[in-house]
Amino acid sequence: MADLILVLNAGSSSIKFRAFDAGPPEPELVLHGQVEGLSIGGKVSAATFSAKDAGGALIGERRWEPDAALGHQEATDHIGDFLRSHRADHRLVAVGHRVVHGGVQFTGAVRVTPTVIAALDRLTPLAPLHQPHNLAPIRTLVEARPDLPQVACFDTAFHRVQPEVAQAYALPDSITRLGVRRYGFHGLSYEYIASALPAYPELGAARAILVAHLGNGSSLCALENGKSVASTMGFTAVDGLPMGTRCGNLDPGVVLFLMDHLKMDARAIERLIYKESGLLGVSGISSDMRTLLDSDDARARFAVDLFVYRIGRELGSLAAATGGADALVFTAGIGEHSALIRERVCRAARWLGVELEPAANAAGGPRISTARSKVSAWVMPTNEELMIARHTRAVVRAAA
Ligand SMILES: Nc1ncnc2c1ncn2[C@@H]1O[C@H](COP(=O)(O)OP(=O)(O)O)[C@@H](O)[C@H]1O
Ligand SMILES: CC(=O)OP(=O)(O)O
Ligand SMILES: [Mg+2]
Repeated sequence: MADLILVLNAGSSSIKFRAFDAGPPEPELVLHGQVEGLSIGGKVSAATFSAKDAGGALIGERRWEPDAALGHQEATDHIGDFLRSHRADHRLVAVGHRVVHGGVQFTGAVRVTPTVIAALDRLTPLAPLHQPHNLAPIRTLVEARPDLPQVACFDTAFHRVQPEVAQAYALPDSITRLGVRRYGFHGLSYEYIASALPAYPELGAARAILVAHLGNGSSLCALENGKSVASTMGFTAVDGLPMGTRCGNLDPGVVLFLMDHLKMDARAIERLIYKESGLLGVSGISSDMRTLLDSDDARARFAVDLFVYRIGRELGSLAAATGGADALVFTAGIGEHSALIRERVCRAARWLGVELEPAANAAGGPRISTARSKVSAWVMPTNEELMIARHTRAVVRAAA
């Protein structure tokens, strides 16, 4: 009977799950799946569930009608039902969770306790699209299986080694000491990419690598010798690039304007900047990049133009932080699957020395730049779940 680690990764528009055999030196995939297209508010797309075994054979599938507006709780329940009927002869030994915000307190993965849950709950206002969905299954499992070790793995932890200047806002120290600083997110994804770099011998000599995690949530991270030195997200995951429904960078003066002139309160502004902006807000059509790329509507085109333009500008900012770059890596839903967005971003980064190889890009990489490109460009599938499984196993073993 194999020892199984279950990993839950609740993103803003999806819940991904993977089960790993904890025995081998590297946790080994047993089955995986996801529910995609979850309702974030605004217009909804059809939610879908699929699950596959380690060999890629389909072992579960379901599609909901768009007006079902499937939420995170129903999606988790569906995954739970599916896993109960596919447990086979495995013994569940731990559950690892992606938790988006770890604040100043959590600089590495931790075993979940009631005190940890309470501390993470206090960070909910700093990650309203994620933290409640990360904590809900933790609470459910504490009730149902109090004996089962659960481990929280943080999106913020990987960035905590950034230089102090990269983490600070130019605010009075009394405010900074409250924890108002730049945390950066998607850290489990960047940590996984950093761990995968040795598999690409051509990147052996690379010092500075810019990684573009482009999904429903999008951010960029500058890696120097495999460590995070700068990122586009800040105190919260609403900062930086425009995303599916989040606005990204916004002059704080806009918030004052909304309060003074439109009499919007904190909750109304929260809804606007987290759920009604970004690709959805600008296009008025969808938060889903596939839908926008398929559309002939000028507003859809403009939303995509703005997305690419902002990525181009932020790449410049990160390249300045690292004094130039050796490579550019694309990952996550859009980064891994949209050759067109990669092409447009590479064009915006031509000044940096990126020269795209169109055929390699159309084929999905891994290398998508020409042999003579000064800065090489790559597609690398992220694997936040494997990173979580590694952390979960290490925490459980350390406690044994
Ligand atoms: N073939 C594709 N072309 C363009 N965009 C894609 C493609 N496949 C997935 N995407 C986009 O990826 C995004 C979801 O990314 P993902 O990383 O899975 O999200 P999450 O942030 O919820 O984890 C959506 O905007 C979706 O449209
Ligand atoms: C932090 C974040 O934006 O996560 P996701 O991309 O999964 O929404
Ligand atoms: Mg994600």
